[in-house]
Amino acid sequence: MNLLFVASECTPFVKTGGLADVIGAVPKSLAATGTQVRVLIPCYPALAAVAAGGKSVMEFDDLFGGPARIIAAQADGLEMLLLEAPHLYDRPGSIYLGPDGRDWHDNDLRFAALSFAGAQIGIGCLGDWVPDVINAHDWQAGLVPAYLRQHDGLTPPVVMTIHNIAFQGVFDATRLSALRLNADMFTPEGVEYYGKISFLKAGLALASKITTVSPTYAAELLTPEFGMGLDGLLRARQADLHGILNGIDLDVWNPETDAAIVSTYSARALKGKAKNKAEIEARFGLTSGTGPLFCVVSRMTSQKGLDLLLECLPDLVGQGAKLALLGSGDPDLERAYIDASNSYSGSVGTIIGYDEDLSHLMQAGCDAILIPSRFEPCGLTQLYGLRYGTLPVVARTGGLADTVIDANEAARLADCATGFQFAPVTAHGLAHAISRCCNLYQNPKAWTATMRRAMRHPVGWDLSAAAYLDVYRSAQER
Ligand SMILES: Nc1ncnc2c1ncn2[C@@H]1O[C@H](COP(=O)(O)OP(=O)(O)O[C@H]2O[C@H](CO)[C@@H](O)[C@H](O)[C@H]2O)[C@@H](O)[C@H]1O
Repeated sequence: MNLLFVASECTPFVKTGGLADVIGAVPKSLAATGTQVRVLIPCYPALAAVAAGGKSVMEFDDLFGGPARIIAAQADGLEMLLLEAPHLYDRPGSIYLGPDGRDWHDNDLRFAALSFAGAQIGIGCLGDWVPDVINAHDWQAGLVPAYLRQHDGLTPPVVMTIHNIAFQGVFDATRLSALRLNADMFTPEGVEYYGKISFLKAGLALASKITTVSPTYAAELLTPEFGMGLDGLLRARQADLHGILNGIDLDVWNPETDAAIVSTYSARALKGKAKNKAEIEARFGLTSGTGPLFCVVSRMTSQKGLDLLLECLPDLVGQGAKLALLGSGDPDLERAYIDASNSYSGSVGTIIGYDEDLSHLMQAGCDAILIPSRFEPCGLTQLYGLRYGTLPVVARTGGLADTVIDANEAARLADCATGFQFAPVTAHGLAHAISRCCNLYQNPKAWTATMRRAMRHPVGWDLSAAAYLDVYRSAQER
């Protein structure tokens, strides 16, 4: 099967969050099933070197305001299709935000162009390679089925994947013609969304199948609380909605071989983990404590519940535990954690920024990872935590609920616990889970057994890749 992925980011080239990890990992797992995946993403400056080694395979005289072309290149085991459109993507800084910290003013055109190019490939404009199915990821690729709908000839089915429904790509209705959408697309069955245009809504309404990144999130999305305005549409399309759990790239995230960590280790030989811990303590200015060293590696937004953790810090520190936080986002939260590092000097350490290597070291060096998300479609950091024996302490929501086995009495008797879950998602609930984690830490034998179990828990892509393949096949049958 020929499969085209359309997405706005992809590891290891350009990443702001978990979407990139998934786009970089799934094609490799699908390759083992005989599926050829090509990944279409914008050619941001970070991809210039990859593009330089590639070959131009398609040209546009005017792609939403300027000339553009698609460059085919192989890099890091991936078949990339880079949409080179300097007027849209050749900009310094964030791929989504301008220097003022706000969305680029023309994000509608930038990602309409990505979707338009994806649709052009879908109708065979590359010539020798035509996708059997297109998998469009998140709102940035949401218009792919809209542009295909405007084409008269044969078109491939589209599978729309929701990584995070909070981002819906909503723009003013007056942008319709600038986005090259026909007037008859502006209907509740098309791109219209409460009087505006929503790219994600368009994708969900017009795709053959819809997937999201965990079974629990698939169920949550049908409720007003989690569906964020799209729950009605998703309920209507429930038969086509599939929750498929994310996996992780077991080669990139492997404590036995990870080049970004100080000392490698395995479930059998855990000794190396201590050296990584010492390095984290040094980097974050922490002293050794009697309790566990917790970490957070996260975008700092209200989704991630880090305001709840702030409330728990006196309790956490009072139990002899430590916290190392790496993240960036909401300026108020950033400031609050920097203040907390000063107030609890030696016990709480904060590094504001984005640092891929340090995120690996934190997974290797910490005892437990805190993920108090208010909603979490899947979450990847708890999966990295499992793989690195860094016990996840997670809110019972979305994919967090599907991937961590809570160390309650039953699970401990059955020897199957891999971490801690809490609900409701409140500061009180989180504090209780932190206490349970601190208690287990005081029992080294039980703690080590839980670590080893966590490290052996399957977190690869095998099962999920097969589930995606089933969805692609059923999309083809329609
Ligand atoms: N400051 C920092 N420095 C270095 N690395 C950092 C970092 N902050 C975050 N990261 C990394 O970014 C990724 C975050 O992925 P998540 O899946 O946890 O959340 P995200 O909300 O971005 O993804 C969305 O899409 C993914 C993919 O489907 C879903 O799992 C998730 O639930 C959904 O919200 C991880 O690889 C993490 O290590």
